[in-house]
Amino acid sequence: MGNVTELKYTIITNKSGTALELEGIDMWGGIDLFKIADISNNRPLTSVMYTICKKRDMFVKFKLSPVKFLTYMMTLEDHYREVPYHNSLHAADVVQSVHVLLSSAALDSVFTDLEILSALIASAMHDVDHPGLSNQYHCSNSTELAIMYNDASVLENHHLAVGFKLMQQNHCDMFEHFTQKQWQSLRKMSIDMVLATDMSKHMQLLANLKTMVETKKVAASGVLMLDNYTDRIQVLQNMVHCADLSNSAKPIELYKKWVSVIIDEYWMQGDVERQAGLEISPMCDRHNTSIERSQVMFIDFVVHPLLETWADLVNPYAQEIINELSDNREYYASLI
Ligand SMILES: COc1ccccc1COc1cc(C2=NN(C3CCCCCC3)C(=O)C2(C)C)ccc1OC
Repeated sequence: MGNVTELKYTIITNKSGTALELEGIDMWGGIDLFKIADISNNRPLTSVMYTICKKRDMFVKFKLSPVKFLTYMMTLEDHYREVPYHNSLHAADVVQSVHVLLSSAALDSVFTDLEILSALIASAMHDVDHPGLSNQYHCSNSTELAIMYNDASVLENHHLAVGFKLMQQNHCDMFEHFTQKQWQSLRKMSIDMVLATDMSKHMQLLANLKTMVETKKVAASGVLMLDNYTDRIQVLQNMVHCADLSNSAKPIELYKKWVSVIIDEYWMQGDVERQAGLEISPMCDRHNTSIERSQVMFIDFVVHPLLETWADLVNPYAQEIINELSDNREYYASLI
């Protein structure tokens, strides 16, 4: 693990204070996380999170010690495992995607700085220590984690426990200046957002979002009006969920890289299940999965319904995302 000063130098490589590769960080699909990993000594999550929090002036707004922030982020990043998909590259991608979704004009000045920081922290920790085996695997085999969390959002509870436990480590208490109220609020919102990344909650989350679109109140300026915690957290939960499922709405060359690594991870899980004589999970059998078909089905039944509803909520500020998704769907459909 490199030291903090070395990392800060790695990130800040020109007068504007942003590494050239991170110049597109404010744009959807604007950065290539795989390249960021290469230039940051495999610190994509720390690099992206530092750059975004710096841009959003979080260090000044919340009196965050940059050294403690970087120490926590590097410790958190070290606790992501080297699995093909659910590693710190994916976490960095979700952080950056949330950063762009938060910047939608329809959400201008809607969320407080604490809500924004909570969404970024939740995104950074949302898959930490993911073992590369799904909730279904853990529950079907009553693993230690499944027993620990009673088969309920097993991985998501674990990610949160690890993410917050690490904040108690030496020199990682970056929220030392928070009031008790600020800390409790950030913790509750982060917990609510990470628990909502459990795919078993997808249909309920989407239903809530659809209801919100049908009943949404918009100010004369065009920004969304969210006047209670339930509505505010639902939008934040769906934002992180959209970012978590956004691979297929990114530029095709990036998307193809994400497909390659998710397939590696799921097929590895299928190999583990086959080896153990267990029933192989859906889409995890390398001898019986069409990559192209799995992508088209996932887009048609999961990703498009969600992103289309999100686009309705922030209309017209997510049309580019929908267009990219449709183009990518046609790419894989043409290969079937
Ligand atoms: C069911 O789709 C697939 C199966 C196996 C290989 C690929 C796919 C489609 O492509 C992706 C899928 C996911 C995910 N799928 N799921 C689960 C999987 C279990 C079944 C039903 C619930 C959804 C996830 O939790 C995540 C978000 C990690 C993430 C990126 C993908 O592509 C870049």
